Amino acid sequence: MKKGDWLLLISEDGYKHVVRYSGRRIETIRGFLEPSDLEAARYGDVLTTSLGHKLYVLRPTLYDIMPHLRHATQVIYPLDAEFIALVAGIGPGSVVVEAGTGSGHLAALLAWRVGPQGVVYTFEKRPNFAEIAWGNIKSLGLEDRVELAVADVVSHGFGVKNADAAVLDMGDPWNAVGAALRALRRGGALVIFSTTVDHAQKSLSALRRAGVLDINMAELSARFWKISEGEMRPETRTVSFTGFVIWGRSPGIKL
Ligand SMILES: C[S@@+](CC[C@H](N)C(=O)[O-])C[C@H]1O[C@@H](n2cnc3c(N)ncnc32)[C@H](O)[C@@H]1O
Repeated sequence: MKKGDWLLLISEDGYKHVVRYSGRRIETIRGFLEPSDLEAARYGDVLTTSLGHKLYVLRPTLYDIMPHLRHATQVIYPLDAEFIALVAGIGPGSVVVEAGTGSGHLAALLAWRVGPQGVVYTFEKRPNFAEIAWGNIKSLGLEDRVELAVADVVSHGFGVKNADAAVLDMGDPWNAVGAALRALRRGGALVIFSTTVDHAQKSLSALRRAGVLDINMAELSARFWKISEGEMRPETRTVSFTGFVIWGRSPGIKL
């Protein structure tokens, strides 16, 4: 392992600790792991802590890491983020525009999806949020496929043409629909994430006014289960609502 690597430390009885290796000793409730042991280890190895517990050192997935990134704003849940990527057809090589960057969680997932041949142009109007988002994106090694600009997309637009997808997760996305359509190629996907019914209605009206094709809306939820033997049941604490994903396809520039 080297400084900056993300680690998933996991025991056979289900204890889990996600951490970014800083070059210093890692403290867990199962004991310490010393830098000399960590630096000699590779993903897949099993290390013994100062208290004699065995911990597997695995490479965490983005899903494991996302809750451990910095939060400066409300952030997208991984389920919504993946669904957004799916309905927008975002995959290897896609060119995506996104606003607002917020804490960069959605930008990170989209960057992961577009791969090294794609690019995510993400826009955030508040410099302090942009700085935190950039730190998150860099901590994941995704900075080569993300262009982050501090700008207000309602007043300045995206300055990009022929994007494959535009994603809006911001307070007033209905005011950025024109800018998003100007950034998209004909047929490109426009996705809005709205957290209230009132905002969803305003977004839907803006999409209809702009002639967006094939408009859809969905809300997603996942019910996690406790799977201890002899005690199988849904988890009692759960996130029951995150927001509405609204999406459609650009008819080409009419505005
Ligand atoms: C809910 S957060 C986005 C969270 C982000 N999707 C994530 O997963 O980390 C909304 C962000 O949009 C930004 N924003 C709002 N209006 C904007 C605009 N007109 N242009 C650029 N950013 C904007 C806000 O400053 C805020 O950081």
